[in-house]
Amino acid sequence: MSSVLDLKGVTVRRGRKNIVDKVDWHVEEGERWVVLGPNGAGKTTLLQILAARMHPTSGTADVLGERLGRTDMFELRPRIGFSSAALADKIPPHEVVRDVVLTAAYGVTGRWREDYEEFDERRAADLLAAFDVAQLADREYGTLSEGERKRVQIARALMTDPEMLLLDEPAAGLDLSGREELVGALAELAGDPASPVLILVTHHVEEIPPGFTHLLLLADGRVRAAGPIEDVLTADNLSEAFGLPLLVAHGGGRWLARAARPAGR
Ligand SMILES: Nc1ncnc2c1ncn2[C@@H]1O[C@H](COP(=O)(O)OP(=O)(O)OP(=O)(O)O)[C@@H](O)[C@H]1O
Repeated sequence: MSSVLDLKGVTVRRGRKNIVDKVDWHVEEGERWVVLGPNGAGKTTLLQILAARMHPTSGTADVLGERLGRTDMFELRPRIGFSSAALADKIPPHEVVRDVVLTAAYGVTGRWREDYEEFDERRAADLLAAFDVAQLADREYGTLSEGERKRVQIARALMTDPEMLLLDEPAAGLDLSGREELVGALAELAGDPASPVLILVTHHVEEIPPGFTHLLLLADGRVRAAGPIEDVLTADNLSEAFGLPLLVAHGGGRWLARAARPAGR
């Protein structure tokens, strides 16, 4: 197995604060990671480094075998699928859903040429089907529900057949059925050996899909624990990271967390 990510002492300094602080992290092919931590832990900043959109202030980051700072970021980016709220905001609301996915093959939003390869057309259709949104292919993106949009965004992120897929809070803003549909789609993706390495950022253990294998727990820019999910996702680790006593339960491939004592007691 070859290394997909190798971070050593990765630090991002903003002002007088290390918002990512000496992060060591190693990811191998085939692994499915969750990055979990409270608000402001540094998750989104860390993901910007993995997505080859930011350099560390210090430390070394090898992404897909390329050392950031010594490689052309523009050549590296197409090998990385990335879905985030900030990228989703750039999708034109009048874009037809099929084109939202298809245009990712050319690294653009907004259809700008008429002659797409048949191969690309087929891949876009397959991805829409895989995320159960094939029936929406002719609709304008802006008319979709939030849950449908999230699934289209992930299909778009997979369009270039990336070696690594980064998902920044994909379930944020979804209602219960939207969340559960998304968790189901991500569980299928996690279970498919042909899928790229998956890295999913979340605040909520309830959003971790079955099939995710590893967890990096981040708080205040620092790694509190990292490794196989069953070893790391303990009440002690979670309580320390979130700064309150928590109970953790696990069943049916899913996780639950709640305060050990009701509020106010
Ligand atoms: N450019 C910047 N300058 C100064 N501080 C920054 C900058 N970018 C982020 N921060 C701060 O760094 C910390 C980590 O931010 P980041 O968005 O990475 O955290 P997060 O774990 O993704 O948070 P959330 O879960 O709330 O989205 C926050 O306190 C944020 O205010």
